[in-house]
Amino acid sequence: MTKANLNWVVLGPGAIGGLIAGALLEHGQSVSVLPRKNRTREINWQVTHKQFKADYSAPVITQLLAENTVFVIAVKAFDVIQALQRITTLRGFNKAMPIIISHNGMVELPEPLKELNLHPLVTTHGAVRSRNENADLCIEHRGAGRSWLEVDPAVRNQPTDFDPGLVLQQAFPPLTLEQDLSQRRWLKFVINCVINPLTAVHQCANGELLKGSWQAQVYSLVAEAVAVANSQNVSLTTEECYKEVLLVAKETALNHSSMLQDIQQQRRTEIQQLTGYLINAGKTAGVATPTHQQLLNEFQQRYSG
Ligand SMILES: NC(=O)C1=CN([C@@H]2O[C@H](COP(=O)(O)OP(=O)(O)OC[C@H]3O[C@@H](n4cnc5c(N)ncnc54)[C@H](OP(=O)(O)O)[C@@H]3O)[C@@H](O)[C@H]2O)C=CC1
Ligand SMILES: CC(C)(CO)C(=O)C(=O)O
Repeated sequence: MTKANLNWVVLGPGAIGGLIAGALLEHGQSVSVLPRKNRTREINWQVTHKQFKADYSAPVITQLLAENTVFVIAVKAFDVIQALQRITTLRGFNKAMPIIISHNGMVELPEPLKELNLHPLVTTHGAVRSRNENADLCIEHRGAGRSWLEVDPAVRNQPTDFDPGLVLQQAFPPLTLEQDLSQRRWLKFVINCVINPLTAVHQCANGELLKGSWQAQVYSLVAEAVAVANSQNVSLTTEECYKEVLLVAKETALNHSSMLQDIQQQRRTEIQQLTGYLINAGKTAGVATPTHQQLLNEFQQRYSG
């Protein structure tokens, strides 16, 4: 079997999904897409990164899924359950098919969906989507980040050339394969609970948060979020998370966070799956989160919800 024998189906695709789908095509993979509405036979999209510009096209999946299908789902947290339910209804779907899933925020999955072959992907890439007359989707890759993918232990111990994790690692670097991503997911959650609502409320690019005037609030948000993580037996420290927040803000300095993009384009935001989830988890565990509550209040005053 060669690398091209994997059949990738990218659900969406949006900013992150389109970036990954383009990278897989560059790597010679077979890619189909599953948009929310199947209005056309194919989707055309464009990715720009600094001077680099590439046009891509992939068919919309309509036929029976091939046995060696690998899904990539990169949707907003509030769309995750519906997206997973949708792929389970596709003709030829079986529960062993790997599903690489990337989203910010925390989502409680119903029991049947937990049985799927899910591989969480955490990414700090920054991408903005729009559309123009030449392409259904234009993705500006504003921040080249890093990614981590949860894989089965066998893949790490006995890698093979046609393993989806390894193919993605080559196609979409830098990507680290890990056996248990729970700590990494919490770290990313902390980062998003700080960068996303702050940049949304203050309508600024991520890099603005590097300025000295923000540091007291940023540090306080990190410390409270880490206290909640610790209450869930996730061992993170405030110092390491604070450093990571600043590193991600630097790496994606020109990017508008996905939450700010949602505000700008009048779309639903992930505030409830981020700050809302954190405050509730804190309440349940008896951990106070006043700085996040204050930020949520500002967010709600400004955007009424
Ligand atoms: N953009 C960024 O820089 C980053 C984003 N993230 C996170 O990654 C996740 C994805 O973000 P992003 O790529 O920006 O989001 P986008 O909104 O750009 O992309 C999501 C796409 O999935 C589509 N979609 C949603 N539900 C379905 C469904 N059931 N069937 C088919 N298509 C569906 C959406 O359609 P529609 O347009 O109709 O809603 C949209 O096209 C989010 O959790 C985000 O917070 C993480 C790191 C950086
Ligand atoms: C990494 C970061 C902060 C990039 O903007 C992101 O995850 C987001 O915008 O949702």
